[in-house]
Amino acid sequence: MPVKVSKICCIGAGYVGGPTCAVIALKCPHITVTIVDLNQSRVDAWNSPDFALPIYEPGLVDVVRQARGRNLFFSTDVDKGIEEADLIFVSVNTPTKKSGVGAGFAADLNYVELATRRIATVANSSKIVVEKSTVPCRTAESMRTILEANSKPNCRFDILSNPEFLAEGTAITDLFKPDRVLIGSLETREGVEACQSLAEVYANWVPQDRILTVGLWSSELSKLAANAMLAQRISSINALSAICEATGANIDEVAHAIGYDSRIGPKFLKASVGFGGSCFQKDILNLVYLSESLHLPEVAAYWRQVVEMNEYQKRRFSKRVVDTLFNTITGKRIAVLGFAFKADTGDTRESAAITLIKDFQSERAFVNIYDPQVEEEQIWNDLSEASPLIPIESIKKQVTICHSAIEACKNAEAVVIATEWKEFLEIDWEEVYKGMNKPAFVFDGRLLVDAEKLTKIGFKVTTIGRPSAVAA
Ligand SMILES: NC(=O)C1=CN([C@@H]2O[C@H](COP(=O)(O)OP(=O)(O)OC[C@H]3O[C@@H](n4cnc5c(N)ncnc54)[C@H](O)[C@@H]3O)[C@@H](O)[C@H]2O)C=CC1
Ligand SMILES: O=C(O)[C@H]1O[C@H](OP(=O)(O)OP(=O)(O)OC[C@H]2O[C@@H](n3ccc(=O)[nH]c3=O)[C@H](O)[C@@H]2O)[C@H](O)[C@@H](O)[C@@H]1O
Repeated sequence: MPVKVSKICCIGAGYVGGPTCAVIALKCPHITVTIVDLNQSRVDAWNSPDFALPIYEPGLVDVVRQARGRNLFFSTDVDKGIEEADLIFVSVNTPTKKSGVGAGFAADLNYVELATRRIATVANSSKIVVEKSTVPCRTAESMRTILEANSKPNCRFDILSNPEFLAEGTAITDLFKPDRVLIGSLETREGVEACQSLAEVYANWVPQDRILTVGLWSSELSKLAANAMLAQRISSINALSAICEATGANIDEVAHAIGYDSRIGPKFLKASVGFGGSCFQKDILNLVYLSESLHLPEVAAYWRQVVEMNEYQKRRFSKRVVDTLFNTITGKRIAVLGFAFKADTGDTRESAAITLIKDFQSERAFVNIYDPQVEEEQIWNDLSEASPLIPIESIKKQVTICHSAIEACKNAEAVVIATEWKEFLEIDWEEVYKGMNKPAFVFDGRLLVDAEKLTKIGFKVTTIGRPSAVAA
């Protein structure tokens, strides 16, 4: 008989564990959900009386407000969380390895392994262990080996894969109405029963036909594949944007035209300054590593190109700024609007803005940065991590963090739109124009602003996927 889940523990209170399990708690008031993390300050923020949560996500505060203290709890007591639960999500970080075998490509599974070992050590009763983190194919097998080698008598562990497909900025709506929930299990009787237990949890709000059950390895690989194919679409449209700039075609019109084909579809065809975020690059590199390990060099090269195109897009954009500003930005002030990797999040991991600013710094420009959500400290951390050889004091001489877009643009030579925040549409551009040095340039890396309107004001506008203002 499948276990009826009444207590869930989630290890990892990050961008995935926090929202995912908060929504489970909201939708399943009969289940007690405890989200545990080793990071005290993160847990404190989840528990903060004024709901100053550690991550910014539209709608999240409402969910936490309704469930916290009722059947949703945040704690640093990892062991207690594990002991009490009948189902445990492992939702820890799986960054790209920085050293050792596979450095720069393979996923660092150390956090997954440590969490798994903790479960094995602490558990005194049987558990369903669910891989929520994105992991390489067959990680569940390693988890099972660790758990079985360390389990106590009468303790059995069933491992499931249940990758998460939410996107930051829309996490809550994605979780409320997922395109699909994917659950992978072994095809043994116990595996299938564990799968039914988890499916029953989701069935509290997700229609049955959206809960897909597949084999463990298919589930793990599907997550990497979905991210790789999404990123591939962006690299494809970005590659086309370079052709548009050289020919006079307009990438928005091209995307619109090809997206009308129902086999292609209109989503994820927005040309940009390059994709960012903690996962696309990491997961593709992971797929590259997997392909190489399986002696499939052509497959590895195919996926690697998606990341290389993304790097090319960022470099190409920086170069276009320099070229347009009469081949030098030394000593010039550039306002960068947006620092997050996309709108509606405060997350900056792998944000294209970091690469652009680093490029501008190396050209010895002054940079003003404004982002409505990213904390000042985060920006300094990211910039200093991006240029480890430059002391932070030197970076601070070149970079200023501003508190509004208008302030950032004051006395600047050029404005670079790096994140598609809606508020940048509502800026008083006439006012911005007045405050800037002339000629005043705008570089729209997000196809956000109305180029015609800005041109009428007097700006020289350069947009991704359109020929340059100077050349036009
Ligand atoms: N960020 C996103 O939008 C998505 C991420 N994913 C995947 O989900 C996983 C988690 O990602 P994020 O939530 O973004 O990471 P994160 O870095 O925001 O959160 C991970 C948390 O796990 C905690 N942790 C690590 N080891 C621990 C341990 N042994 N015991 C207790 N806590 C521990 C860390 O302190 C951290 O707070 C990754 O594998 C990622 O690829 C999947 C879908 C979407
Ligand atoms: O595994 C993950 O972490 C998640 O990765 C992505 O979600 P996320 O990175 O949060 O955000 P996206 O909306 O996918 O955007 C990623 C990057 O691509 C860029 N993008 C997106 C769409 C587009 O048309 N053009 C474009 O440049 C965004 O600006 C952003 O920098 C996937 O969309 C999620 O399904 C997945 O769960």
